[in-house]
Amino acid sequence: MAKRIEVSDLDIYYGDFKAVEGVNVAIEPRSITALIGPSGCGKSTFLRSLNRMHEVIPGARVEGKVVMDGQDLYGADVDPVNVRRQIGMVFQRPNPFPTMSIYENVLAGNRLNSKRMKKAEADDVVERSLRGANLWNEVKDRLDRPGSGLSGGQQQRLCIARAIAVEPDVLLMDEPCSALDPISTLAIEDLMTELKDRFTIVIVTHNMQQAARVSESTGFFNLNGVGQPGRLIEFNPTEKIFSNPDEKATEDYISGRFG
Ligand SMILES: Nc1ncnc2c1ncn2[C@@H]1O[C@H](COP(=O)(O)OP(=O)(O)OP(=O)(O)O)[C@@H](O)[C@H]1O
Repeated sequence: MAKRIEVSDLDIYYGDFKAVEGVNVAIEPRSITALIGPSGCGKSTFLRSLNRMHEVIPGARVEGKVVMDGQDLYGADVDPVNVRRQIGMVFQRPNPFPTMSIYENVLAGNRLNSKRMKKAEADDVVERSLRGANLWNEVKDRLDRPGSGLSGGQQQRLCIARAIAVEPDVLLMDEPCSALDPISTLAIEDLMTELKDRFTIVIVTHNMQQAARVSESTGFFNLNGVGQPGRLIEFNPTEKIFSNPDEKATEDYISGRFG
């Protein structure tokens, strides 16, 4: 079930380095939120802080709050593994487990999370997730073949199938199309539009047309200079960001004057 995420006064650190400062934002369920901005402004760092992936880097930490439907994700009693189950992630480069079959790739998250599944139940999860990722028809006759035998776009859809197989509430996507050709990119964009009925989706993208095509809301991150923390400069409906942004820096960025 899609959930709402509220971020308050979030600062994100790598050791002593403050990479992101003072983010306040509400991310709405059943919609796609795009994060744009120049390289190094903290988009990926912010994205990873939403499901506590940030913490896997030694010395990395956050200050402030991330609350999902009333649950403080950084609360003392919260297990980060459980947060990552609720908030799935798809990365820039498709990363299926190369020697694992397509079938087992889809189930990899479920196998980590839970007790044994009956064969019929596992079959059902695999089919449902591959259908959800618009990949079923292309792979249904070769589920026992390695995931690495698929094209880049198919591999990325396999990774999306793996992410949705555990039924998360939120899907984070970090430049999911940057390694893909335009046809595969459109397939993933169509898929995102279908998935937003069931999940809250947050996507980092360098492709402004993509942000404009798929998202309802867009956040523009920027930084004042090297070594300075990134900040969320503007967060608004996507249409407004691309037609009449509140901030001059947003306008300069989207019109290609910098970044
Ligand atoms: N593992 C890390 N350890 C230390 N600093 C890091 C680490 N990852 C990122 N940073 C720093 O944090 C800042 C934000 O990086 P981040 O990757 O979040 O930016 P980004 O906006 O996603 O960039 P890009 O668009 O190039 O992917 C940068 O100064 C970067 O060098």
